[in-house]
Amino acid sequence: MGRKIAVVLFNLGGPDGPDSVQPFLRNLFDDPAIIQAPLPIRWALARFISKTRAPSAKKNYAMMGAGGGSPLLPETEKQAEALQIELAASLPGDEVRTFIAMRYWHPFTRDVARQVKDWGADEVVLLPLYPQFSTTTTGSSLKEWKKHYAGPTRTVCCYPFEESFIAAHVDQIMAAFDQAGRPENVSLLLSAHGLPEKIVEAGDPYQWQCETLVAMIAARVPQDWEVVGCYQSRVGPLKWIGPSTDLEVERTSKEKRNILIAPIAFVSEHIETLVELGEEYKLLAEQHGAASYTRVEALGTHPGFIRTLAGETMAALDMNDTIRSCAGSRLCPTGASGCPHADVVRQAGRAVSMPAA
Ligand SMILES: C=CC1=C(C)c2cc3[nH]c(cc4nc(cc5[nH]c(cc1n2)c(C)c5CCC(=O)O)C(CCC(=O)O)=C4C)c(C)c3C=C
Ligand SMILES: [Fe+2]
Ligand SMILES: [Fe+2]
Repeated sequence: MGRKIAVVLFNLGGPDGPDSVQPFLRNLFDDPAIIQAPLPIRWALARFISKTRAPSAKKNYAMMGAGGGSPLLPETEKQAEALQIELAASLPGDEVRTFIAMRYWHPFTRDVARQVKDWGADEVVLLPLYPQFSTTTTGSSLKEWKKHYAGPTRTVCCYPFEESFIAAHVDQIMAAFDQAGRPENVSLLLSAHGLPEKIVEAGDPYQWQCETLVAMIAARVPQDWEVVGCYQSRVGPLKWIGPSTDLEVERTSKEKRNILIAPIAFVSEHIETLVELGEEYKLLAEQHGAASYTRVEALGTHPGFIRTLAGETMAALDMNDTIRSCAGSRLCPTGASGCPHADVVRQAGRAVSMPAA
């Protein structure tokens, strides 16, 4: 008899309407992975920040035509469905079901943990929809899962350098280049969500994984393009990693370049791609005289990306260990040494700096 395999997709979650914006933000800022303050202070900060941020956030959510909420869940549902079909074809003797576990809004991780248990899964694969590992995203979801699910699991840490993942990015970028009329003088801005510097200093592998991915993509696009990795969506008073996407948009616009801008840490469309990259930075580019500005779509259900997710799931099911590691980083949840991606990283092409493990 075949196995019952649950594949749990982790993502951040987004409000499902205007009334959920503030409580969603409160859940986010109440996470110790996001605000490292002791409980009564963090709780008070979360209440205060969510209240003050909600009005402007609501306006941004209203711009996406999703009833004042985020399209993140419906977009993630499409990915979950495509992955389930792909895995069912690869594992014909087994029963595979994908679940979506969001960190800060419905479907909450705790409720999904209960559903997986009630379904009676024989195997549980935890698969983050974050290609790079960060304590603020995958780390936080893993902690939350472990609070609510006691059984054995197999965990995918991250997949920032997988061949099919990189190829899918290059494919989306070249499609946007065609759409822009294949201009000269291209600046390709590869934009990831930023992080406070102190989180990286504490050992978070996110930044070097983003930067290595940038080098790997740069090696595969036309060599006369300028390719820049940059970070968006800064929140709060702390110093964040850079360069910041808005300053790079400004600089390349003043140089009258044709800008292609692609998200590399978000794998579906939501507020940070549709509003920030699609509207805010576009306006900035126009104001500063860019020759053109073209947004590259997030990977969504790109067949190459779904193959990446299926490949990670299959590899996790095949391994003897319980965690499929990116390793090579102090904060890898495995604590394992030796990065299975090391060779790929070395072959990346353009200059790549590897951090000390
Ligand atoms: C305050 C600090 C934040 C850190 C650090 C952070 C890291 C981080 N986030 C994503 C992916 C997503 N973030 C989303 C929304 C979102 N994130 C923050 C704050 C931090 N994120 C806020 C305040 C919000 C809410 C939107 C806003 O008010 O600006 C989302 C969901 C988007 C949606 O449509 O709802 C995603 C996805 C990554 C990958 C990351 C670090 C690696
Ligand atoms: Fe975020
Ligand atoms: Fe890892």
